[in-house]
Amino acid sequence: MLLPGLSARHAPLRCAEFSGTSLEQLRQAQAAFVDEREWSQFHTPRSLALAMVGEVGEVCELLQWRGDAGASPGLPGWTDDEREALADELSDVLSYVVRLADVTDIDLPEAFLRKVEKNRAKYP
Ligand SMILES: Nc1ccn([C@H]2C[C@H](O)[C@@H](COP(=O)(O)OP(=O)(O)OP(=O)(O)O)O2)c(=O)n1
Repeated sequence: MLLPGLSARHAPLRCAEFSGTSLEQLRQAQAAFVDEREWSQFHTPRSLALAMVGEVGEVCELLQWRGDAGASPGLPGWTDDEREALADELSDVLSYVVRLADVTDIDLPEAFLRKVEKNRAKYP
């Protein structure tokens, strides 16, 4: 399910900052996608964690062997298709992170900000 106002080709390939879409909107979109297919029976925490790691591997696959020069910040020299492929895989990782938080009743945005504060205390 696409969020209102978004078409499949609408997502910007480049951005100075993220759009204002919230993690709650992503949680709802992913939950609707899963419910429509009756897939929640498969979405156990363990299976979601394994799926998440698989998608992390797909992100790494797009970056491996390029060397730092072939994948420097901003990804200069990458084609739109290559950028889209990376965006797809990062989105798959995020979808499983969000879903894992959902099925384990973790308020992810709240937890994230709390963790940033812990990081600040640990690395003053
Ligand atoms: N049981 C499943 C299977 C898929 N998805 C969703 C979450 C991800 O966003 C996306 C992952 O789909 P694929 O497993 O088809 O992975 P890819 O899109 O990476 O395809 P491929 O591995 O063929 O490149 O679909 C899901 O929620 N639950």
